[in-house]
Amino acid sequence: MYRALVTCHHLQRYFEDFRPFYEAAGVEPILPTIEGQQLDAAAMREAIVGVDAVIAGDDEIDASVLEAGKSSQLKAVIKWGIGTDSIDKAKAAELGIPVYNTPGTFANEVADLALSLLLNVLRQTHHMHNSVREGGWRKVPGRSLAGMTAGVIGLGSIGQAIAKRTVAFGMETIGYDVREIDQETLSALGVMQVDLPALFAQSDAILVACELTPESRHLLRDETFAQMKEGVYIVNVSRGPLIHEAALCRALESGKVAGAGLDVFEVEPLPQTSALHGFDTAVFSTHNGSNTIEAVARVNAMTTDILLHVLGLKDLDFTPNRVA
Ligand SMILES: NC(=O)c1ccc[n+]([C@@H]2O[C@H](COP(=O)([O-])OP(=O)(O)OC[C@H]3O[C@@H](n4cnc5c(N)ncnc54)[C@H](O)[C@@H]3O)[C@@H](O)[C@H]2O)c1
Ligand SMILES: O=C(O)[C@H](O)COP(=O)(O)O
Repeated sequence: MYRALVTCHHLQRYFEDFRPFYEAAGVEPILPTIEGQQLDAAAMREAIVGVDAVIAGDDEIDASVLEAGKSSQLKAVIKWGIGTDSIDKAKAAELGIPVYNTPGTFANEVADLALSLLLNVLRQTHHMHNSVREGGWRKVPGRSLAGMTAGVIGLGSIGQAIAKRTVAFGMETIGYDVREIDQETLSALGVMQVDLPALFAQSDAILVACELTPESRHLLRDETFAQMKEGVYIVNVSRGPLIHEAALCRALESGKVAGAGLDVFEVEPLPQTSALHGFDTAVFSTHNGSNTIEAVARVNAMTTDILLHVLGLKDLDFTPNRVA
């Protein structure tokens, strides 16, 4: 009998739909209680002992967790989703523990949320909503998207899905990525790839969609906000630490940044003490880009399939993406 640890909150929520597949394959699921939707390294170190594989969310899988898994019976880590910044991939490779993720599986959904945040920030719909709820009828002046320049940072699957949408909304769209995107892809999207200083100088709205790495940490900070247009709008659907939040607060305070739509934060859940709460031109969501019924069902099935495959219990008609 194999044992599978499921810490991903999406799969936990719908686990009863999947339990028969685990039972039929002879896999005992372990479902620890998730507080705050992710486990820290100490909780992971404890949970990982005696399991053959894990389907993880954004839980902290550092070297100590992988060591604990390796000295027990851990055979694979499967990340439900895309970003693997919370997994020590170098350590996993050193220990010979394969790490898989599910790239591209919900790029459209995350891009939808990015545009929803941008539209909410530009039209300040939260203020109108609150006003109606309070019996008022407040008319809030907004800004027009069409004619603005959108700058997309990170032209991977989410960045490209965002660019499709900003182009469709009539925004001139430019993008930056550390890798060169082929001309055919850029032409099909209607996007010009530029360097970072050009993106900062030209964009009316900057949408952050790149991977979090040591190099991209605090990509938006005092020094780079200074290079942006006065009154720029910022949207982040990637990872909180890409933006230095204290610097963003300074830029919101000075008016350099006219509004921000944030799905992700340096600390999640966003603490009540965060200075970000002081800005009513900021709109927040709850690290929730992938959370549609359709996307969650799709990725729950896919990660379960990968799990059964790595345990040698199921053939797949696709090649799982291995990142370490
Ligand atoms: N908010 C959410 O719910 C949610 C959901 C899924 C993914 N994400 C985050 O979004 C990120 C992007 O997802 P994706 O599917 O587009 O991944 P992807 O791997 O397809 O694309 C990431 C892109 O970032 C680029 N990149 C890496 N370092 C960079 C840098 N320093 N500057 C500019 N570009 C850089 C890569 O070259 C790549 O093109 C993930 O890494 C994850 O952290 C968030
Ligand atoms: O990198 C990812 O895929 C997302 O951050 C997943 O986030 P979620 O588990 O909250 O959907």
